[in-house]
Amino acid sequence: MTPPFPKVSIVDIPGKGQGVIALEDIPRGTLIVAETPRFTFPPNPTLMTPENLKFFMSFPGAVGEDPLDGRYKHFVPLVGNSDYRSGLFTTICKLNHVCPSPDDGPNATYFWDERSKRELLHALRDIHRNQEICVAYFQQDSRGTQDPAAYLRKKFGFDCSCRGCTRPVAERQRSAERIAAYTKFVDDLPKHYGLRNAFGILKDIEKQLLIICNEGHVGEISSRAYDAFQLCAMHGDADSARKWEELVRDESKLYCGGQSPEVEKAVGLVMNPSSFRQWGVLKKTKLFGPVCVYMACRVSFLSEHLC
Ligand SMILES: C[S@@+](CC[C@H](N)C(=O)[O-])C[C@H]1O[C@@H](n2cnc3c(N)ncnc32)[C@H](O)[C@@H]1O
Repeated sequence: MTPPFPKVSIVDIPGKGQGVIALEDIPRGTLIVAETPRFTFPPNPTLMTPENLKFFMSFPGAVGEDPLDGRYKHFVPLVGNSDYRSGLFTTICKLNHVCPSPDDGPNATYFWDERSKRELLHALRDIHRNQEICVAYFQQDSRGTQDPAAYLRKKFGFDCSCRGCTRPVAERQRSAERIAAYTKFVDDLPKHYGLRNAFGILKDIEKQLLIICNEGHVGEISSRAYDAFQLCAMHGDADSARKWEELVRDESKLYCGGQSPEVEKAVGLVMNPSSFRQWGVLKKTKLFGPVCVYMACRVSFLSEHLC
């Protein structure tokens, strides 16, 4: 049975039109909304009611754009659905965008669940009562190669007013340097296995994870947790490997759903970490499971303690 959904409301948000706020505290991991599309593309005539057309027209259209064509950009792709390419949802399409940054970042994420034929929205962080619920409209990875403001202007036709985009240049530069250092760490990581002290590598993975989460990139947790799992598995530490893989499993559920191949693989490795193909190839060592990483999703403004 589905637990009751937390209460949310669609309200006016200064400078962004409408948006969605939480009417109660919502813990990280909560399923906030599960919605069927109100309107689909290609259009389904049975859904073309006057009420739905009015809802469609409630979305902002850019000056000089065709009033209908311009509004199709607010549709969400229904990845994995063979009947329709995209849909317009009552609550989910009213969510505004936020770029990852130390002051802010998406506190929720959604995906199409083909089994239930619903779009599911999960909390990525603890969300407080009256806080706006925001998502990232595109997957901006930690490599930071894209200029998010320019991309949003071109693809979605609006000037992003999120806290990350409106920071002074020096602050944005500092973030770019941290992200570059993190990216280098990740790229070099496999070279360290077997050469450096495993305990030190694991500590560095946690430290880098905290830094990147503090830059708003909480989507990095599952990849780094998987790195940590591999390290523990290579050193034959089943307990620690299992704890890291539990984190991979739980994070993947938020982004891809409980029935996804990613989650199924993680469930298998949690049950039997020694099924990992490189199990025990390095010297047997007792390592540790995630210690501080849970803080990363909950606590903001960690950077001064870390750098
Ligand atoms: C999917 S709709 C979200 C709901 C919309 N705010 C409304 O009033 O219906 C996307 C539109 O919201 C506005 N928006 C979303 N995120 C924004 C942001 N970070 N800064 C400024 N405007 C934003 C833009 O007009 C964008 O085209």
